[in-house]
Amino acid sequence: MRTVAEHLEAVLAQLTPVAATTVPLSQAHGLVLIEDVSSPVDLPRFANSAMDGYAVRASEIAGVTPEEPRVLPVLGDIAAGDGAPRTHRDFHAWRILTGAPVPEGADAVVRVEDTDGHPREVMIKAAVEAGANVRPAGEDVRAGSVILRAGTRIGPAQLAVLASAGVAEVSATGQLSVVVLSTGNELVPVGEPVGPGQIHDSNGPMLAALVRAAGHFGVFAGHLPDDEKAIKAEIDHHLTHADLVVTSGGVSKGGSYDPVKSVLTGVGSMEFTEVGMQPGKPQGFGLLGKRKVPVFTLPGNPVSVLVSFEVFVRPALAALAGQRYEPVTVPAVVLQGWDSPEGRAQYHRVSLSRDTSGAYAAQPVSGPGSHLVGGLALADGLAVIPAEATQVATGSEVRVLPLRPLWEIEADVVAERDAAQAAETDPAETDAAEAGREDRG
Ligand SMILES: Nc1nc2c(c(=O)[nH]1)N[C@H]1C(S)=C(S)[C@@H](COP(=O)(O)OP(=O)(O)OC[C@H]3O[C@@H](n4cnc5c(N)ncnc54)[C@H](O)[C@@H]3O)O[C@H]1N2
Ligand code: MOO
Repeated sequence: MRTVAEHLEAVLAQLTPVAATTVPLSQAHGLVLIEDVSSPVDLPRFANSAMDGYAVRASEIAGVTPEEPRVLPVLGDIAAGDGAPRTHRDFHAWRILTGAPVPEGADAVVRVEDTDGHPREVMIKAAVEAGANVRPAGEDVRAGSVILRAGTRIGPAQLAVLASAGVAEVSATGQLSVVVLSTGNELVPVGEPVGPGQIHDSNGPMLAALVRAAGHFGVFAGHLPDDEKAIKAEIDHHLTHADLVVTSGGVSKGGSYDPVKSVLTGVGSMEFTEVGMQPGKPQGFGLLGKRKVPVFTLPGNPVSVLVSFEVFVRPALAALAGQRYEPVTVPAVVLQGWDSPEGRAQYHRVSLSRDTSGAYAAQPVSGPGSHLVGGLALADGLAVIPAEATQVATGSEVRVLPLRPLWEIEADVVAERDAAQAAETDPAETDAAEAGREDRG
């Protein structure tokens, strides 16, 4: 049996970033840069005013105070966007607006609040240092310097610097196109009636959503019966266009009842293996077809699917997009301990709250069964328990991999704490607080 780290390494060793495309900035949000981007220009592009006021030479108003002001003739107005060449004249001032170019020879701007605001002959009431309220050219970015490194995801701030530098298109990996397939004779799409022994397919919608939430293009291509030929044909079809294929079900020890494993064994670099983790033990991965498309065959149990996604598929998506992935976990104190299987890393569903010291506290929300999708939906995160542990003691500290954005977890934690405090000061609130807790299970 492989460890989680060994299996992840085996997967990542086979992955190379998908080919880059050149995209206009308007379509670049969310994509990942494939090469460093340098700025062709200084930022700011030119020395400009940080304030509405008067452009002056600082030495010409040295020692000026409200009691001993100095009056300077005003040469005119310079507004933002005004590109006409302007020059300072000794013992004069230009009225200047925020963002407007500072005239040649002026070295400071006096804020309008430190003057009488006169448009023709301004009374200056405060001295300033040379450079005051001037944003120098190249202060932020020097022409020719790298503004964004390869591997950076283009978010709002990255779009802002690219646009500021006038970079109109970038070379980036597109959103990855990920095809999700469910397998199993028992599956019926949600919305259709289930017969005896049948269940609704939940892995398909969940996996497609996990892919989309990771910033990619997840298509749920439907579910397949336990039929080797049909499964092979469907996977082959998607190898012509997908960047990644993820199946669920049919990979354990059921022989012909586990057709994904039987039909893909020995194909491409496909390898079926057991990984020391709970849930998620049976795993398959390999590159298939002429395009060497990576294919994950995840176990069918819904919790195993989600855990396998977090532990293997998410890092693989990052690698395909040219990024490295490191999971972020938060520390939490265990409110009620549980057992962990010997020799397998455990990913245990927990809800998070705050203990009296303000640290996160973790409470198991269901047993370890990998079919318990109700408990999964209530979990804030997965407590990650190392393979060597056989017990998680009450009061010990665990690391929790959040399953929801931390700010949403935080909002619930704070709302619960507020309700509990309100109940302490006003017993009439107790019912409301109890009801809130019941809502969250
Ligand atoms: N004799 C053994 N049996 C099993 C072992 C084992 O080591 N020896 N491992 C168990 C573990 S652990 C897991 S995990 C599962 C994995 O099985 P498969 O990948 O073959 O998955 P299936 O048998 O097809 O399904 C398992 C379970 O999940 C339900 N399922 C499947 N697909 C979906 C879907 N799209 N939506 C909702 N639920 C789904 C399916 O009905 C089964 O209940 O094997 C154990 N067995
Ligand atoms: O590995 Mo299975 O995923 O434990 O339920």
